Amino acid sequence: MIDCCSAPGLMPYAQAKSNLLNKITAVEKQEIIGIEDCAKRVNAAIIVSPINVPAHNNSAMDGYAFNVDFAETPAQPPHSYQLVGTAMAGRPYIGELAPGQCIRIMTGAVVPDSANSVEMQENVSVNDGLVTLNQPLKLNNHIRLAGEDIQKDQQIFLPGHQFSAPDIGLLASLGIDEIAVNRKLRVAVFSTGDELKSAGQVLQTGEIYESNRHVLMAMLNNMNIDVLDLGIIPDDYAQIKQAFEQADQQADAVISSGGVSVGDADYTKDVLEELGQIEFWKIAIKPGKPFAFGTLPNSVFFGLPGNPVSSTVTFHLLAVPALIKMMGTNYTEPLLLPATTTIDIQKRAGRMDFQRGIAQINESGQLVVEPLPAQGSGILSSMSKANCYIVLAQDHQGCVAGSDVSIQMFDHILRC
Ligand SMILES: Nc1nc2c(c(=O)[nH]1)N[C@H]1C(S)=C(S)[C@@H](COP(=O)(O)OP(=O)(O)OC[C@H]3O[C@@H](n4cnc5c(N)ncnc54)[C@H](O)[C@@H]3O)O[C@H]1N2
Ligand code: MOO
Repeated sequence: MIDCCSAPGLMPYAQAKSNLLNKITAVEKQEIIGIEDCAKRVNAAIIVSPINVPAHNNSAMDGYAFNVDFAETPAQPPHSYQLVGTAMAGRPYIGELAPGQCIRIMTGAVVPDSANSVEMQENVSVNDGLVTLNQPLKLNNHIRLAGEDIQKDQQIFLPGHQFSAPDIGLLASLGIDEIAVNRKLRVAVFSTGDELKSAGQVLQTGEIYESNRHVLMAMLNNMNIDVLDLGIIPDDYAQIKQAFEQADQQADAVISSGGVSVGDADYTKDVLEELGQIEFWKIAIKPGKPFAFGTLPNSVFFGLPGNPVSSTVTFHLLAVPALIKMMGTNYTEPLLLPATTTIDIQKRAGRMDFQRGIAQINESGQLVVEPLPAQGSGILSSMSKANCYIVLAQDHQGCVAGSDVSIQMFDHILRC
């Protein structure tokens, strides 16, 4: 009997990913954009802070700001201070506090240089223009010091940083409204297969509705990449070649699904070989074995297998790291989390397996994962129900319920 899952001839995943990343270079062009558009974009210049944050000493509480003479104030309270004014956020107190004086102050209001402690209003009593405390004041209590978060001229973001939503807030808080970023990636996507039809078309026997392209485009949109949708291409050498040529002229990367195996209508590799170069084909992963990677005159090419789960898995495992590097940001491995499987896991040695699972925290607070019962590479519903991969090493031979396994959350792979 032939062992269809044995590793010979298949490249280990780590080697495939490293070979692929070695062929990838970052886009070179840059553009200036408003910060409202910079989520997931990659920074192209060193950004330094034009100001201190906070800009002034300010109060962390609604209460009173005191000028305490710590050398003179008796050790034991009560202590009373003369109330001489008010500071509101955006409306500072103009004047100087003498020792023994205080002002009413609101959260965010400037603490005058002549005040050295703030107390919240719940801890004081106010009578006849006197503010009395029953506990000693501490130096700089409840005062947010100028520059304690960020100092003027401090480097905030380096080139290669990918902006998150809080980063946009940080830029706004520094008064920065435009930044230089790497230009967006453009990725062309097409699916191959005579059997593939679009929604709205009536299916004849043997035909199916095409789905891979939709999954891929959604994931690319999620990564803030511009997509060139080249649609469904029939299993016809000339038409596939034409799609390749158009994609290569217009995009940084080309992603196709289907036609990378050994069937009579699997033309993808042949076209890639004619127009460019196959860097490698076939990897020791399950699903996704027939993945092909190559280079075209102007772009790089990812040939994903047609099975819907294989197409998504190979996008996650091989296209995402490459696209992240092309954007000009550092690729870091998605976190591998330790979890306990709730049921037995079936696996044969030979390929690294990325089984679909549902991870959750159980009643005991433990991270557990349940592999979905249908692990076939055509079962797209398993991918839709799952929230993680159970990552099983090439030589893993299955394990029983209660065993420790490693998982990778989908959200973390796409970094969103
Ligand atoms: N003799 C062998 N046959 C196969 C092997 C092998 O090693 N030897 N490998 C198998 C594995 S593993 C995979 S994965 C598939 C991949 O084949 P292709 O990339 O050539 O994909 P297709 O044959 O075109 O399609 C496979 C399957 O997926 C459906 N499909 C294709 N495209 C789409 C799409 N865009 N949306 C939804 N579904 C799609 C297609 O109808 C087929 O059912 O090869 C095995 N065979
Ligand atoms: O490796 Mo294939 O991708 O089993 O379906």
